[in-house]
Amino acid sequence: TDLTCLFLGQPLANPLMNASGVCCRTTTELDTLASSAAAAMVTKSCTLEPRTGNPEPRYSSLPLGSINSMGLPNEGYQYYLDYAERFDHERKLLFLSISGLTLDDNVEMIAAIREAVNPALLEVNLSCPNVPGKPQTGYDFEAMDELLDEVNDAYKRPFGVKLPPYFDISHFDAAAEVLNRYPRLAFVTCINSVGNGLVIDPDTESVVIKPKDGFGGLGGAYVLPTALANVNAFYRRCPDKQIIGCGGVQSGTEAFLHLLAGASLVQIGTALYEEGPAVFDRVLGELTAIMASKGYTSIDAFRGKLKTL
Ligand SMILES: CC(C)(C)CCc1c(C(=O)O)[nH]c(=O)[nH]c1=O
Repeated sequence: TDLTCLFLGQPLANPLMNASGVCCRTTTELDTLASSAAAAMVTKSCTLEPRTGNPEPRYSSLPLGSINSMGLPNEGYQYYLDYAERFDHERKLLFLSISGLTLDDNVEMIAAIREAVNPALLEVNLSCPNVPGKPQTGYDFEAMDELLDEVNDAYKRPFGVKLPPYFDISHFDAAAEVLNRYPRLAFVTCINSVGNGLVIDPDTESVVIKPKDGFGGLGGAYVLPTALANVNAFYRRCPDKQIIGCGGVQSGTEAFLHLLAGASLVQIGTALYEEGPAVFDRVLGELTAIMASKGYTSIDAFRGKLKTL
């Protein structure tokens, strides 16, 4: 069974990587990913300046998934740029995620990343905050187009975006129309956490995270059907782009489903947080077993071949 995948023309040993935000804030964490079985890895979304993020507890895990309101804790973009400069890009595909607090911050970070010689792939987090009181950039299609126009002008290499989940077909259509205006926007990562869930503990009668009165982004099993829908929606609407699936991957089965829905690579977040980097070995083993049981000798044999009724 062959798990190799082509991403932007580059062969990878397997389709797995971490989800941005998990096990990727410090060089220690990043080196752990670099030594793991994952074929690719992405840094924590970064801002112009370092941030400590929100007060703890800001992450909570549950039987069905996780909730977080980390508040963009990161070491500042230069730290990740330095990591990319030192990185052995032959060994693993490295993505660098940015989430500027303003349009200008994103442009300033991109100008620096463009000058760097590292071939890390740029992923722009569209859940980045917008003007206070307005929806996040990913939910404000005019702001999204304005940001992508600036990125497209400032950055001459292929880049990608991390999208929040959409739920209305008209929003899939509107978002895809914006993305398809940018040919160098080569990949789309779906989904970011399902925003502003509220987990309540029946024993304590309390919320479980401190920031935002307990409101936070959901991950894990809770979000799998939404993640699969977003992967497939953009797979259908953006035939010239590759899709990276993220959301609800806890075993080979969910990785298989993301690939079936059209994903080229598959990210693991909550399960990586809970289990550590061994999760990649386990999921790869499970995916291999599923493919063997179905007689698939390559991922191309089934990627995107989701059946409808
Ligand atoms: C939610 C933001 C803080 C605006 C961006 C960073 C981010 C965070 C975070 O750092 O709280 N958590 C997520 O699940 N997804 C994200 O994109």
